[in-house]
Amino acid sequence: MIVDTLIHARWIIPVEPESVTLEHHTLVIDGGRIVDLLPTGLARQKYQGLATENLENHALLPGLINCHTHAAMTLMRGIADDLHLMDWLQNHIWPLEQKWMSEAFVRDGTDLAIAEMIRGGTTCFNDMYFYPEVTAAQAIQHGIRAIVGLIVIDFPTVWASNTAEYIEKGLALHDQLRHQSLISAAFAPHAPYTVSDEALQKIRTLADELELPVHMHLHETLHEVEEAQKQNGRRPLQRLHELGLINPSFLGVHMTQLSGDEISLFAHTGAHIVHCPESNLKLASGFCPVAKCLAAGINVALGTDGPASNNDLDMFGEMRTAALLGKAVAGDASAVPAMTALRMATINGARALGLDNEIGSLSIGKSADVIAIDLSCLETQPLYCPVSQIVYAASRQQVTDLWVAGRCLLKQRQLTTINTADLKLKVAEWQQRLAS
Ligand SMILES: CSC[C@H]1O[C@@H](n2cnc3c(O)ncnc32)[C@H](O)[C@@H]1O
Ligand SMILES: [Zn+2]
Repeated sequence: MIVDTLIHARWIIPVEPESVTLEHHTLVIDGGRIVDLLPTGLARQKYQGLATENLENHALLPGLINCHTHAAMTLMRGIADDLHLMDWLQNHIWPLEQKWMSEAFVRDGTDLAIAEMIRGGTTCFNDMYFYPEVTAAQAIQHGIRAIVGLIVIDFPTVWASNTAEYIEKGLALHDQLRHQSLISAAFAPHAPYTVSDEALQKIRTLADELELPVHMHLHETLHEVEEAQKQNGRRPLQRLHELGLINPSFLGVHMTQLSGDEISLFAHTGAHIVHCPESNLKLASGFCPVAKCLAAGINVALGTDGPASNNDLDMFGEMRTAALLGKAVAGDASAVPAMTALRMATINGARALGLDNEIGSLSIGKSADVIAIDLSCLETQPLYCPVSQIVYAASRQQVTDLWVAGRCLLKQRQLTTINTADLKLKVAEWQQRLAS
């Protein structure tokens, strides 16, 4: 039988079923989907690929899913380091955004982010930033999967001047994206301290009607929770729950402050947590009690946050940090094992975004969002367990090839849809402007 692509691989880690590592197997792709997964000997008898890859030193995995980004903030990477969240945001990042935000900023910053993400094994990102229509256009142009945030924030910006305009523009974008197979939208109210009850009520109604996820920073720091308690006598999570937002469509980003009751609330409502360990460490925001959340049955996904608070979009780094920090916070070396960290970066992300029928594992019928990692280099030898090497020892530079819906976006470490020389020139121009 003739199919689009055959990938013969030394190892295949499908993620579902959990803890399975297949050796000398072949992934069969046709029409952008995984149509078979079988021993290589059989695959050679049964299929002929229009394209064939022989990856003798590689592990194939589902593409990584970054569940919280501000992609275009790549252009501010390293511009304001070593600060606490509110100082960083109010005295550095927001003034820079006020001065420089434009469609061109988001276009070039997002291109840089997409190039970095593809080279690092990310096939899908869930974004929250200005000009989401530009983020969507760049993702479409470069072939990566994205969920763009229909942002709402209670102050005027160059993108919209009031809540009604944010929502109106967001709905228009959602409508425009209806026929896109790789791009969809989520509501993205910024945070409890920047969005009013009225706006959140409206968002909840629309999200229910349109069946869209709601993606929001929540309980990022102790300061956020204490200020809310002083101002309205409730913790932000309680306020959002009373507004009806905490449900299976809700992604709470950060969640470093969680009482036992709040963990139970998340577990019972089916809301998801997006853990961003490196941003939390760098901004000294606090620690999400990941092991307790997982034990309670909460779906915990992973995100990098923006590249101005991390300072990269490296999901390999994020998996490793999540595993290490999870153990330290739990005081238990068996907490957040390697396979759990890998699931957080794949199937848990897909579940949080409501896309687990489509992506998150190498399962027959799902979209062919796939990455290949070369495990033959010295740094990942000897190799007792591929999952251990991938989470604890490998780096993103070992990602050699990447496909989204069967389309190859990275071939032997070369981007197939982005001109890196042009991109570097544009980024250098932004550096000069922002530094001036
Ligand atoms: C409304 S667009 C998104 C908005 O969020 C800002 N931002 C980036 N990182 C964080 C963070 O960790 N917590 C809160 N807000 C953040 C970004 O600069 C944009 O203004
Ligand atoms: Zn963020």
